[in-house]
Amino acid sequence: MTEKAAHITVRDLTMAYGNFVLMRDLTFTINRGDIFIVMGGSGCGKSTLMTILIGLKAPAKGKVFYGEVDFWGSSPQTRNRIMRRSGVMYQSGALWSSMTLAENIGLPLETYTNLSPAQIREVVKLKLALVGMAGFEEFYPAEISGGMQKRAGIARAMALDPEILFFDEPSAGLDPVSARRLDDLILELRESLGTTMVVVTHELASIFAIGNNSVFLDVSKRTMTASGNPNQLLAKTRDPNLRLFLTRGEQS
Ligand SMILES: Nc1ncnc2c1ncn2[C@@H]1O[C@H](COP(=O)(O)OP(=O)(O)OP(=O)(O)O)[C@@H](O)[C@H]1O
Repeated sequence: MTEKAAHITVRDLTMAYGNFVLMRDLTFTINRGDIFIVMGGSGCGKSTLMTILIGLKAPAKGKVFYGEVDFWGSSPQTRNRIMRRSGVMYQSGALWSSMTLAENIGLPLETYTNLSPAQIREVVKLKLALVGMAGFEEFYPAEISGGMQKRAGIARAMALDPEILFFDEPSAGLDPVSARRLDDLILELRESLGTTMVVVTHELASIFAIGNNSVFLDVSKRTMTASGNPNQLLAKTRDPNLRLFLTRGEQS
């Protein structure tokens, strides 16, 4: 049997803003190919954890490893190199409103590769097709629906063929059907490309539909109290706070 390979290992991590400690003693592993959910109530520090994992904020204490590499113990150049292999999709899709979808998706390719304009056009076409939006190259973000903007945001996050994709509340603001389609897309991309996905969300339907691994940040305890497959956690946990979160308070 093959062991799962660790993609990101978080060890004894403390996150703080100045003297305000948000969470301490976070230790968990995100394996290659996981759809890993960062779970927890409002204000527990999910987005902050993401900023630490993507290199925007240093931990107060502890380590983050990408494979064997001590991420925050490395030079800024090494961190940049690692981040070049990552894509981030923010809540709004974060597309530039004055640019067409082709220009939005082409931007990281223009910035970070030596591809010719014709090659960039080809990659853009492929990425839009990948998210089910073939033919939408010349549309502006305001001309497409919220769900399509999110898909285009994913296409842009995937422009440089990342090994890992981070999502901050991907289904925020979407109707349930569009949110479900987005979940299906995340699953499809993981299946077809093997990309590791790290998803910050408190959408229960998404958590159970797509997550195979997770961490639960308990705001009242200022630390993680569980990690693992969300469906298994729901079946087994006796922790009242986690149970409350996973059942939206509907079961004791
Ligand atoms: N730049 C900052 N400086 C100081 N405190 C901050 C900063 N950013 C966030 N915080 C505080 O840290 C706490 C955690 O914020 P964070 O956004 O990480 O939580 P979250 O779990 O993602 O919340 P939500 O689910 O509501 O988006 C909050 O109390 C917030 O006010």
